[in-house]
Amino acid sequence: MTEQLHGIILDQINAGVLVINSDMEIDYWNRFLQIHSGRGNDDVVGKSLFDVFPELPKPSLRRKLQGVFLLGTPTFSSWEQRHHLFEMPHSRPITTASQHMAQNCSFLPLKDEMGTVTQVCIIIEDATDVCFYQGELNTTMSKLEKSSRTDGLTQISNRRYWEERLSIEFSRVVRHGGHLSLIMFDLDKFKSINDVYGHQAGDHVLVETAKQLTDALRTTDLAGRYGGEEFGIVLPDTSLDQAMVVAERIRTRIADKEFTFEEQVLPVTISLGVTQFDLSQKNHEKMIAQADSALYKAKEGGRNRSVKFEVE
Ligand SMILES: Nc1nc2c(ncn2[C@@H]2O[C@H](COP(=O)(O)OP(=O)(O)OP(=O)(O)O)[C@@H](O)[C@H]2O)c(=O)[nH]1
Repeated sequence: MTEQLHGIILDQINAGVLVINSDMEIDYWNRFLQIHSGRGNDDVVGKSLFDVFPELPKPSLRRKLQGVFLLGTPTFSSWEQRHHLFEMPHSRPITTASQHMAQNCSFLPLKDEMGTVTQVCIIIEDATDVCFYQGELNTTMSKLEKSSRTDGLTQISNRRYWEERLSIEFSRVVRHGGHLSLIMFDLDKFKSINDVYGHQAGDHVLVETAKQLTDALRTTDLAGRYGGEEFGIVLPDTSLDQAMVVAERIRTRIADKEFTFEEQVLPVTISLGVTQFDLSQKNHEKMIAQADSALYKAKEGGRNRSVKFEVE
C-alpha cells in the first residue's frame, strides 16, 4: 500500500526525481523526467548519470554528490547560481531568454539502517516561471531607477540626481583632494523664444541643447537640468582653467548650431558661470551659488559668454 502510494506520488509530482547510487548510476527516475528529458527507460535506469546526461558539469557535480555520500547532509543548487543542470526544454507558454528549463535542484542523502548513505535523491524543480518573472522585475526596476534620475523632457539627469552626484564629488575632493569644477548655464532670452515661436519651440531648444551637452562632454562629466532653462555640469578632476575651456567649447557649439523649429531659425545662445572647488566652500550648494553668481555676471556683461567666479 505504502509503496503503491509512493509510486503514485512520485509519478504525479510536478518535479523530477532521480535516485543514484554511490557508483553514480541511476537507480530510479520518475515520470516527470521521462516526459521532459525525452529519453527512454532502458537508456536511463542502471546507466551512469554522466553518460545519460552528458551536459552535466561532471567535475563539480561529482564533487557535490561525493560530499552528500560522505557527509550525509543535503545540498542544493539554485537557478540563480546556475540556470539549469539538466538540459530539458521548458513547457511554459512564455518567452524566456533560455529555451531550457530553469531549475532548483536538491541533493538529499538516502541512508540505510546503519546510517550509511547508499543513494542520493536528486529533486529537480522547474523554476522557469520564477526565473522569468525575476528577469522582468529586474528590467522594470532598472527602467524605474533610470527614470527616477532622468529629466522627462531632455533625457539628461534631473536636478535631484545631478545635485546628489555633485555632492558626492564634493565629498570626494574634500576627503581625497584634487580638482572639481562646476559650470552652470542658462539659455539667453529664453522667454522671448517661447513668446515669439511658441512653447513647443522652447521645448525643442531645451532638448537640442541637452543633446549638444551629451555629445560635447566626457563620460565622467555629468550634465543635468537644474531648473526650467538652467543646466549644470559637474566636471570631476578638472581645474578652473580647464573648465573654462569646456565652457567656451559648449558656448560656441550652441552659438554656431542652427536651431530650427518648423522651418524657422531660432536665435539660441547661452551664458555660463564657472567655479572650482576650494577649501573655503562649506558644501556643494556654495559651489552652485558661486557658479550662479558668475552666470549672473555673464548675463550682465551682455550674454553669450563664459565668466569665471572671482571673490570680490
Ligand atoms: N518651453 C519651455 N520653457 C520653459 C521651460 N522651463 C522654463 N521655461 C521658460 O523659460 C523662461 C525663462 O525666462 P527668464 O527667467 O525671464 O530668462 P530669459 O528669458 O532666458 O532671460 P535671460 O536669462 O536674462 O537671458 C520662462 O519664460 C519660462 O517659462 C520648459 O520646460 N519649456
